[in-house]
Amino acid sequence: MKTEIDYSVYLVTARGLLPEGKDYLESLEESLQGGVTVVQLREKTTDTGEFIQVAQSTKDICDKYNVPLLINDRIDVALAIDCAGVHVGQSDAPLSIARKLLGDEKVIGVSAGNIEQAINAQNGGADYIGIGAVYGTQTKDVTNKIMGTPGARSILAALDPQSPIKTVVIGGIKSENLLRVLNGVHEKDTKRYLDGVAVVSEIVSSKNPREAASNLSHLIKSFRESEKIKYHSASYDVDSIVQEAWRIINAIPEQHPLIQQMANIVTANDQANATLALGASPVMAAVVGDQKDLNPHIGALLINMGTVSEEQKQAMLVGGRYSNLNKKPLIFDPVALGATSFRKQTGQELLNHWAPTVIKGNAAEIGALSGLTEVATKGVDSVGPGFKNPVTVVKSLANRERCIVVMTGKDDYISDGERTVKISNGHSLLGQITGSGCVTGTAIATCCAVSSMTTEDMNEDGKLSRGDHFMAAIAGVLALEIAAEIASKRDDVRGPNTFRSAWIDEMSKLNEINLKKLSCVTLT
Ligand SMILES: Cc1ncc(COP(=O)(O)OP(=O)(O)O)c(N)n1
Ligand SMILES: Cc1ncsc1CCOP(=O)(O)O
Repeated sequence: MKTEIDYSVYLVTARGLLPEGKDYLESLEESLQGGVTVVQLREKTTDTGEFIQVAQSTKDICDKYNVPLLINDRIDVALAIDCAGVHVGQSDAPLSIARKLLGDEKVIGVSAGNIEQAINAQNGGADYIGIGAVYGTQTKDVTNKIMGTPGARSILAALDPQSPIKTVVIGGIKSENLLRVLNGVHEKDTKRYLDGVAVVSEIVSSKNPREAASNLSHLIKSFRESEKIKYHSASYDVDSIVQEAWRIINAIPEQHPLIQQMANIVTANDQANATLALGASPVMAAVVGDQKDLNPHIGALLINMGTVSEEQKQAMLVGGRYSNLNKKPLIFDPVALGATSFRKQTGQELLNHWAPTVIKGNAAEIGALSGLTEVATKGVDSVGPGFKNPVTVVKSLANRERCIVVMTGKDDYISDGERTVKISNGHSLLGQITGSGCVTGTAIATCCAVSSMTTEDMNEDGKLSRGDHFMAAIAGVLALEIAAEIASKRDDVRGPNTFRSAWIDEMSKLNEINLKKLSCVTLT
């Protein structure tokens, strides 16, 4: 019978990477105690005789813990010790030959660096594919083959949902980026989920392989748990949504979160003042050196690409990574993403490095991120009436990026991939001042911070950040648009500039009665 394999925590060995003084078999046994679920023996320069000896002693320990062993590349060694199977790469024995030699009862894994290789492995009867390299690694020279989580996700999406083939990712995976990997790679549309992650150095190079394996195992289990309960505790009707939005807005002054903003030079001042008006505290820190020290203290980070420079991009990469690491909500405003190829590349690079909690943009920006050309961009503005089917657009981007998507416009659409609402608040004067969209990003970041700080959701381990950020995004949009409606009616507002000041004033005076009376939310 073919061995059933749990691929969750897949250890690929490397005797050359053991810390000084650490014995190979001792390290292996500790990692099995920590929760490794499958082992691959990978020996690149060992002679056949020694290889068989090491394989046999590796198998003896794996058997003790009932964990299957696979052999990298060497079908003869796998046959010699009668282990569970092999892993072959693209330049090793072809899958058809490996199958002929090993028979149907052995497990065969194949490396896949692109969609074609993955589909060939699937159609050729591989049991699993090792997708990578996801990130850069010191363990092997993979410089030409780094695909990021979007590359791995596109491979998952291309597989036949009915195929029994299993999938793991490999390359640069550590406990500190594991949630980002799981979030970034899972392909909800195709109902195909990663079966596990394969690591070398995270476990092998650790002085405490038991703990390293146990950290990975714990994170994978809690991610899967949080997936199951994702949708959702809060009641889902318009009254409950507005009530929750008010709870979040009302809690801002009490929580007084620090909102870090990598803003643009045009609207930074309004963004900082809006943060204060809402009851939070702004910090506009956009250099690399600030990120590590600042990140543990912030409530949320807003990254706005409005006037992005090479230098600011580096800070965005680093700040976003720390936010994922420290589970801080990360709000991404891809300003004018479709306007130039530099911006498109920058946006893609940022999304390859970290996972946003919320993406907020106008129709042209959301369209450019989604690879759609239906709505054109003119500088930072969206041209025309928007998408024919905006709900589908926001929903599919939310599913693809596994985050909340806010598409602003005359009507705003907010989706978490399952739930989508339309908000029809705001005022035409918002279109006559610069930066109203950027300030909306500020309000969303502020509300996400509060949602994170006040959530009762205890299952935090498997999430990139705690809290219901769908509700927080709705709260942020409602706060700003209702403040704008109230401001527009004031006697002292005589045009865009007086409106701008009145708008910020009204953000500081929002109350429950107005929010409930004026909010115009529709479930779609
Ligand atoms: C699980 C898993 N995935 C991919 C690889 C890479 O295998 P390969 O392409 O054969 O490269 P080498 O390991 O031989 O350098 C793997 N080993 N395991
Ligand atoms: C064998 C292999 N194949 C692609 S990346 C890689 C090495 C992964 O090592 P690490 O987990 O230390 O980054």
